[in-house]
Amino acid sequence: MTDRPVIAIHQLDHYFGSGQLRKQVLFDINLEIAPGEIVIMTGPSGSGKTTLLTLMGGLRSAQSGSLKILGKELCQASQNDLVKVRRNNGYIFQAHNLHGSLTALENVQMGLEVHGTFSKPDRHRRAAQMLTQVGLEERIHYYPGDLSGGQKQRVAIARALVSRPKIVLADEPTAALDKKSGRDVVNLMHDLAKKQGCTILLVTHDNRILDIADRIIYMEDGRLATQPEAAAIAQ
Ligand SMILES: Nc1ncnc2c1ncn2[C@@H]1O[C@H](COP(=O)(O)OP(=O)(O)OP(=O)(O)O)[C@@H](O)[C@H]1O
Repeated sequence: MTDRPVIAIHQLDHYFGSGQLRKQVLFDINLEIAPGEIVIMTGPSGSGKTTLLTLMGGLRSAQSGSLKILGKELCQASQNDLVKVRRNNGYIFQAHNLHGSLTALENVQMGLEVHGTFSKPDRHRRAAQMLTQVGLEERIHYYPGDLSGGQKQRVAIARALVSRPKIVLADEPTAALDKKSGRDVVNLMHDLAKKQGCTILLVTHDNRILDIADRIIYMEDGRLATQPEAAAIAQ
């Protein structure tokens, strides 16, 4: 493994809208994240956290500055390149993004289908193994509607990690969970990520989970605070 950052952002600005309605929401973002690092991004509502996360995930186009994911420049990248980046990352959002008409096993298999490189039996085996790792071996054939919030989020974690992505982006993964389920879910993410050597960037308002981070960064009014300021805020 090299120490080259998996995420390298320099002088990134971002705007929404055009003409008179054009509004800058990110200002001069500079951030490097090393392989295997777990970084939590926190900050007030509307400060730009989700915008930055979606830019890193290739879910929207970066406009100005430099944003490199695994060495690939996403600023001004083609739609094709953005699609490739999306496939290579794992995503965990609030609990409700599972397909309700698919079982837990089928939902997790979808995390492999986009890659197109695994045979059907292989997808089945890997998805079942991953669900076992998140403690759901008894419930692989359950539909999301028959699972608790914490169990659904564990399915989402299994789906994000089953393809062993180098980067996992998580937006408020504990928002819909009670204290114990939220803690279980982040511990699980932490342990699996460390085992797989993957990098996690997690956006949260949940102060109870800050301790799983190797580093905490703080966003306010579209700007990232430096590390000492962020550490003071988190205490
Ligand atoms: N698609 C969009 N079009 C126009 N403005 C947007 C869009 N998405 C977000 N914004 C604006 O950009 C700013 C940053 O929003 P963003 O969702 O990134 O903040 P956030 O820190 O993630 O907030 P929260 O913690 O509430 O999710 C806000 O002022 C928001 O209103």
